Amino acid sequence: MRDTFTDWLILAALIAPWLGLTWLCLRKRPRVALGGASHLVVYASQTGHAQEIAEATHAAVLRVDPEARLVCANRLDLADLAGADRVFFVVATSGDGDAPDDAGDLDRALAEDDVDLTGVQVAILALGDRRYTHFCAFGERLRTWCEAMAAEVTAYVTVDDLAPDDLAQWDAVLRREGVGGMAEGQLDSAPREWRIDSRACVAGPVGEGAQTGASEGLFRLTLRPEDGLLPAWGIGDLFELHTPDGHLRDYSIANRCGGEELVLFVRRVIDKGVPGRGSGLLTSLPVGTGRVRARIRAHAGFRPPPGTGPLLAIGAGSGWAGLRPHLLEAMASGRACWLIFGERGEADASGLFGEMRAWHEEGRFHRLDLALSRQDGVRVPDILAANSADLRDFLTPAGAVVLCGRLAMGEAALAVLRASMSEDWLEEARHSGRLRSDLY
Ligand SMILES: Cc1cc2nc3c(=O)[nH]c(=O)nc-3n(C[C@H](O)[C@H](O)[C@H](O)COP(=O)(O)O)c2cc1C
Repeated sequence: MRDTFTDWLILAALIAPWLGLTWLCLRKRPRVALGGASHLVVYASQTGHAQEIAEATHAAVLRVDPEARLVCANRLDLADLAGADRVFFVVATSGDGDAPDDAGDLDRALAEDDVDLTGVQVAILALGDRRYTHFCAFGERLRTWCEAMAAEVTAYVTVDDLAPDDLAQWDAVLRREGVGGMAEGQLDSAPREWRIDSRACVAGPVGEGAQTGASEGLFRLTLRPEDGLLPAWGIGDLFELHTPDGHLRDYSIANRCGGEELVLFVRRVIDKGVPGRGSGLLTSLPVGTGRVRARIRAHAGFRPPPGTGPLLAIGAGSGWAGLRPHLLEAMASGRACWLIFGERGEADASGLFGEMRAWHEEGRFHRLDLALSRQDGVRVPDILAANSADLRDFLTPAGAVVLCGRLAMGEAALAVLRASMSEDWLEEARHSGRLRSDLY
């Protein structure tokens, strides 16, 4: 006679495979053929290129899956990722090998979370620039994680400084994967011809240096489209210059839409005696007849912070271009504005400071602090550090921050802000869009 224990063993042996099979079926929806599969396109973008390419990728994927979803990395639910059949990631690297601001949560998840991606096909387009030490570091972290989570990584394409040949590889991946190439015309309007109407050196070398163009200087330019029609743009948007040798260079548009012209502030960059590809062109072409090809590119990550609370604007040098339309908008809507701004010295930057001082004297600023690094040895982070109590009074509870300029200045400023306001405040402000930065 069999004992009860043996009965249980036999029963368990019979049930176990059935339970296992059921679990497998429930855990993942069965994979379906192309056309019925579920697709996700996920982007992580600091200055908008990855988002734009993801939108074009999404437009292509929609042709095979009308339900395909386009998601910003921070809004990506890992359960959705595990439940998808195919995922297309388009991710930039920012900072010093960091994830863009809109992908901080995903980057943390890569470090901390496990999710079973068995059966999920993943293609990754990583945008970066080989001039940075950690080329496509975020894309690389994403790939490593996907592989560790057992996803099938079907393609990993890196793009150096938006090189057209690299982007063509992504197009080839999409065709190979059966979703077709990126929709023609999806990457927004073609560039048009712009005429340089005026140019003045507002900071940096004056006199001989600026005239011969042998050394740096910050220039204010006004431009108009050759066809006379000024296109619309939003605050934070970029003027994307297409150089004759096929490179793209972004410049913050420094005025609000609606006037007669488009304003840029361009630092003339000289590297080993060679003027920068874009800045060299903009600062040397003849005024009145000089023409460049460019288009306006949306920069969703640097739109005005929501709300009506006070606005702290922090920047230095050419960062003025990014801050200026934010301040114009904030002053027009009655927000209290505090500007903390850095340049080398007073003597050679009067053209730049004139406007800031005038706004302050007219009572349109709550406060203006200038950090003159070569003249007084004071930098932007020093001003922030010396005023932490005032910062807390100004920014609590509903204040917002816009930050624009070189990466090193921006990171140092953020570190002081973090110490003054707390890590939680900074994280919450970033999440809610009350902290916006455009660093380069
Ligand atoms: C402030 C800044 C930091 C960057 N850091 C890196 C980096 O560490 N590694 C890299 O490969 N590319 C880096 N890049 C280059 C960007 O990844 C590249 O320009 C990309 O096309 C930007 O895409 P996005 O417009 O979607 O943000 C950096 C760009 C900027 C402006």
